[in-house]
Amino acid sequence: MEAHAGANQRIARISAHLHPSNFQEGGDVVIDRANCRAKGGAPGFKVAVLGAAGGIGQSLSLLLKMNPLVSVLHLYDVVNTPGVTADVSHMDTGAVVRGFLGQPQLENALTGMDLVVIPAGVPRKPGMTRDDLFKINAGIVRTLCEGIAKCCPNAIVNLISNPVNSTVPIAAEVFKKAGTYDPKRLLGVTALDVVRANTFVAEVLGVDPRDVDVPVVGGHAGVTILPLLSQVKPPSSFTAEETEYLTNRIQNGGTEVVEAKAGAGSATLSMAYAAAKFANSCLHGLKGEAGVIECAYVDSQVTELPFFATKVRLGRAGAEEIFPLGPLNEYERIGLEKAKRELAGSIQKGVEFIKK
Ligand SMILES: NC(=O)c1ccc[n+]([C@@H]2O[C@H](COP(=O)([O-])OP(=O)(O)OC[C@H]3O[C@@H](n4cnc5c(N)ncnc54)[C@H](O)[C@@H]3O)[C@@H](O)[C@H]2O)c1
Ligand SMILES: O=C(O)C[C@H](O)C(=O)O
Repeated sequence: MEAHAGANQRIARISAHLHPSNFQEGGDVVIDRANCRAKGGAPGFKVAVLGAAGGIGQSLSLLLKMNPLVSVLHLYDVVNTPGVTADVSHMDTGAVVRGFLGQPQLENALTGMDLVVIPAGVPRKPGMTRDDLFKINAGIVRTLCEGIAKCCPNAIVNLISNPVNSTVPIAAEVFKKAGTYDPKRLLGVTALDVVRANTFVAEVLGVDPRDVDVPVVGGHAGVTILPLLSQVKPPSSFTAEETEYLTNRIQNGGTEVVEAKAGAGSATLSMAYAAAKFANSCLHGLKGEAGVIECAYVDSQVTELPFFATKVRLGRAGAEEIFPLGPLNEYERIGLEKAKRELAGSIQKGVEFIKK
């Protein structure tokens, strides 16, 4: 009888916590930890998605809920997290899902996280550059990073919000101001450029994209996206026309999607896939696995610029090793100079946004 009453109370508590009214701004944490399956210390990492109700955020949350390395998944947004959380939480996979709505719940969303993935912010419409998003997204990234500095300063941060070339320097300045900056733990997500490059190169070569590896360096906008086709694995040669076609298509992959969506946003599904793949690599690195290599936009000394995307080795501390560019051909050397010129301005803009 008593056991029955206890079970009923447990069920009542869980139901109450899942009710949308519990997500209102200023509300408490929505799930009582005492009722949480993770209380016994289920093995795995605690991951937060900031911007979880958005186009990227929803699919990314779904993919992270399927990742066996994730034991707790926190979904934060300024709108619509109750619905997304209820929906994702019904998946019969291991991660416990908790939802957080609005700025007053940001700290609870972040506390104790090992990895924070940020796809929060506005996307492009046709005719816009990524830099046109700076005005709105810079402030969003600043606020979220202030929360990270306060609540989970040791978390690895995967920053997706555009313009990545500027938002990563913004995040670095926020962390420096807070005294929590560890360059190894801040990673700008350029994984979609690699995903696209692998796909487009595989199409040209007539092979399976899963067998192709294209390093993409520089940054994440237009000419700053520099695919190193001379370093493609398996080793392949391309005609001048193929090199021109592939470089243009990879550099303009985002615009291709923005135009096809005709005002309804930018890449969300392929981005969620790329972000989930990248987050998975970060978690494997956190586990201490050897040989986890990805391209990412990081604090770097590979060039004279303070931030640059190259291959990095992911480990317990984040980006533990940053690989040099390797030998470039003439076409790539010219591309590198163009990329650096544009990147320098974008980095400066991000740094000044916080320093001013
Ligand atoms: N790095 C990349 O390769 C890459 C690829 C695709 C998109 N993006 C960028 O990712 C961002 C998100 O794109 P999307 O298509 O998901 O946009 P979206 O509008 O569908 O979703 C963004 C979400 O962010 C939320 N949000 C806004 N302000 C917030 C705040 N202060 N705190 C928390 N959440 C907040 C919104 O409510 C929304 O749910 C854009 O800036 C886009 O340009 C980057
Ligand atoms: O192109 C965009 O605006 C979104 C993103 O950066 C992308 O590359 O798809």
